[in-house]
Amino acid sequence: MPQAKVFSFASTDDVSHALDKFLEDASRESIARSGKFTIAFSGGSLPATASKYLQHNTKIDFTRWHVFFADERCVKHNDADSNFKLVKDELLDKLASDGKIPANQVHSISESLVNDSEKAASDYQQKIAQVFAVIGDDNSQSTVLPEFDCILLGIGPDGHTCSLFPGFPQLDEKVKWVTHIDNSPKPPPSRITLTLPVVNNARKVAFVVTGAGKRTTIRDIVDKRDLSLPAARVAMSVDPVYWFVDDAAAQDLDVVKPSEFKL
Ligand SMILES: O=C(O)[C@H](O)[C@@H](O)[C@H](O)[C@H](O)COP(=O)(O)O
Repeated sequence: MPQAKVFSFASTDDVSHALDKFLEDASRESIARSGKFTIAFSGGSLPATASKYLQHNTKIDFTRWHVFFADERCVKHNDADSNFKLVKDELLDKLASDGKIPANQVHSISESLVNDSEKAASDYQQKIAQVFAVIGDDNSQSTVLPEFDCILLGIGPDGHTCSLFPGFPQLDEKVKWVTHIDNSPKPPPSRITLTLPVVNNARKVAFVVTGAGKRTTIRDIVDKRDLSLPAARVAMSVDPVYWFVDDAAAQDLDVVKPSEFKL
């Protein structure tokens, strides 16, 4: 199983620049192959870091993009805690008008279900199934896992990713594509999240991590492969897991230097 491929850069700005190139290439390849690009965003600092150059990219056909959320808080879309709001503010609303992603290709949590995280999770799973066209003839859900073209992940200091936290049962979910949590150690407490089988079935996964606060966590994930940490359980069957990090976060790692940056 291919290992991690870590690209470390002097600044967050350089991380954003490299990620823009990575997503441009991934988008072009997916659109050529399938006519669309399916991408899932995490919340936290990731959308701002991912968007800085991406929002100005004129080589990407964003009208072919389908945007999902690797995890989402069970709050209304205009709530400050909403990852949908975060990605909308940081990226979607900043795209040039002729490159806007059609609203029906941005797949957010159903607002009517934010008070029932379990229903919100199964509803979101149906939304994913509709786009990945894995609904069976009898409208049953196929067991074929959706294959996202790209999933962008962050990590918490505790090694969580999406809303999969160390020692929590959601980490061991093997059947559901989307599950729920109501006691998240990271507020707010109620969330939905992609499960590991879906994350690990993606064509590409990229962690985006900056800041010295994550240096020991990244070392424990990438070098020590401490499987008690959810992010360490993200592993691809074909591509390596990509890490786009700044030097502050990667100072304890043996990393690929920018001069060698190529995909
Ligand atoms: O909705 C969320 O809270 C995120 O998806 C979460 O998994 C995030 O990616 C990490 O907590 C890192 O957050 P920072 O990048 O802000 O440290």
